[in-house]
Amino acid sequence: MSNLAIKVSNFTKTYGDFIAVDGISFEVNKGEIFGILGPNGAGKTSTLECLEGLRIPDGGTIDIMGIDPSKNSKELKNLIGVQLQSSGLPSTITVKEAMQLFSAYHNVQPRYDLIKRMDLWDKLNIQYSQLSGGQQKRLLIALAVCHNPQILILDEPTAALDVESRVELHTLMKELKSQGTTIVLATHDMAEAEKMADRIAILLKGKIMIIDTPKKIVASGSSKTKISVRTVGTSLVDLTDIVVDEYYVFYSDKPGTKVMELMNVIEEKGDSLIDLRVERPSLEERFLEITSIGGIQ
Ligand SMILES: Nc1ncnc2c1ncn2[C@@H]1O[C@H](COP(=O)(O)OP(=O)(O)OP(=O)(O)O)[C@@H](O)[C@H]1O
Repeated sequence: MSNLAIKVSNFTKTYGDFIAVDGISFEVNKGEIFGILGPNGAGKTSTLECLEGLRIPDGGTIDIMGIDPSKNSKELKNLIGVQLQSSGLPSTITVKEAMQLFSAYHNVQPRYDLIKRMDLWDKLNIQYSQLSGGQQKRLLIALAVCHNPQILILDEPTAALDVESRVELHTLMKELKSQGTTIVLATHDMAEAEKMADRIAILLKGKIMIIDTPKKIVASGSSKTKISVRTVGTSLVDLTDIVVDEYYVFYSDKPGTKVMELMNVIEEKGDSLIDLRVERPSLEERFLEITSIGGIQ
């Protein structure tokens, strides 16, 4: 367990006869940002809630730095930071009161710097229910990290956030990571997962389809790199049927070779290059490939 922050083995969660999470296993290293991706109903929240000790697993084991969350919730409370869902706070509590309450619960001084950082300083005496959706989210994040938890669990943290708040949260996450915090991040946002996560697990119907770095997950797919070329003349016209906004478009799994080949044709035919764009397949394409087929291809 030395370098491991979290070890999940054969974990199952059922609701009546329904198997929401079906015997999954994964490990999260200390200081890692671990992304959990999956379509609606895949079992992400059920998994996070069992990590947080809010739900009891129906099979398997969960170990968080040597603690079983279903049995030792008191020991767990200062170790982990959890971004609550909105319903977790009373509607009449003010921003200031919420920070005081959470700090007292964790026995630390109130972190008003986090309130400032989350751009809520002028809302200090405003009630929770009067904050906008994005402001509520930012408050919940400030509360989740007020006690410098070793493990931070975030469920869709940037949903409903505007671009600036999103960037601020990503910066905060990177800072926490550099201080050694382990972060588990469930998200629907592929770009966020690709940018932030060291490794990602893709969950589908309660099972893990793949766990790896974003780069390796993308590379393991059948999607090809898109090459778009704009030229002065028509040297490439016979080589592709796809022309988008005056760009000749090619798909290749050997983009380097393909680009050389196209450059040679342009030169041989006395044509001139105006623009060349090479776009590697995205995590989103790979995610759709995995989740639509229901398995790894
Ligand atoms: N309390 C519950 N009682 C019955 N079924 C539940 C309960 N909680 C979750 N489920 C079911 O378990 C499955 C997994 O739900 P979960 O919320 O874990 O998925 P999710 O991946 O977080 O989905 P989303 O992205 O939509 O939030 C879903 O089919 C859901 O309907």
